[in-house]
Amino acid sequence: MRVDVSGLGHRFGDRPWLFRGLDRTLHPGRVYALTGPSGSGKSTLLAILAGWMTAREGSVEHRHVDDVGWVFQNPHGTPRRTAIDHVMFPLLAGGARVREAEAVARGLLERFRLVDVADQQFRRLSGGEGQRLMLARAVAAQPQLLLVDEPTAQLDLSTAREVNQAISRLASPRTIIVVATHNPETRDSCTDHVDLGEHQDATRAGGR
Ligand SMILES: Nc1ncnc2c1ncn2[C@@H]1O[C@H](COP(=O)(O)OP(=O)(O)OP(=O)(O)O)[C@@H](O)[C@H]1O
Repeated sequence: MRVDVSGLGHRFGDRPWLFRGLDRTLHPGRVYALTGPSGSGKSTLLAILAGWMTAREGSVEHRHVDDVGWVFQNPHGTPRRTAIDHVMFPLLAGGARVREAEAVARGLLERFRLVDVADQQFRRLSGGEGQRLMLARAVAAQPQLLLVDEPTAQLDLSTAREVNQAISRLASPRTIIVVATHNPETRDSCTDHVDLGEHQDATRAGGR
């Protein structure tokens, strides 16, 4: 399983190229920080990796990657459901029995330091807890490709730090993970780095 990105470039209409010449193979077990200045095309690249958009040049080949999960900037949960319910749902949907799902969900809550709020309703969680819960739920769903868009954008410094610690525990052997971020600490919590800033320079050098 892998994603092969080759010669990838994108621009909207006849606006300047956002990035060009991006070559990379993405592997499971790794967490790729996707960085670059605001407007450099990080969210656009996530959409291209997901298959939602087609790049103007180059290719993205999904090799044995069929399902894609997302974690967005703002945590979205069911207000009156408990934290553990959120993590159990994808496991139950995948065919696990209740007891098994609960055991796996508790393990994930431990990994993301959420055991103390396992039985708390989603609406009572703090912003950082909610975001860590979204990461735990995404891991429970075991997508082959997991795309995380600016997970600390809405958070204050200390809450962002908690989420970054969760990012450093995100790697999963069966999932390729890409995290778009502005935050240098989030970048440092990942195992690998793709810098779109470098591919803007190539754009300027390469012209249109
Ligand atoms: N559908 C679209 N049509 C035209 N322009 C677009 C479209 N979507 C995004 N853009 C522009 O493309 C550029 C890159 O946007 P994108 O959201 O991918 O950047 P980003 O690196 O994720 O930015 P930020 O870090 O600020 O979130 C921006 O200038 C944006 O306005």
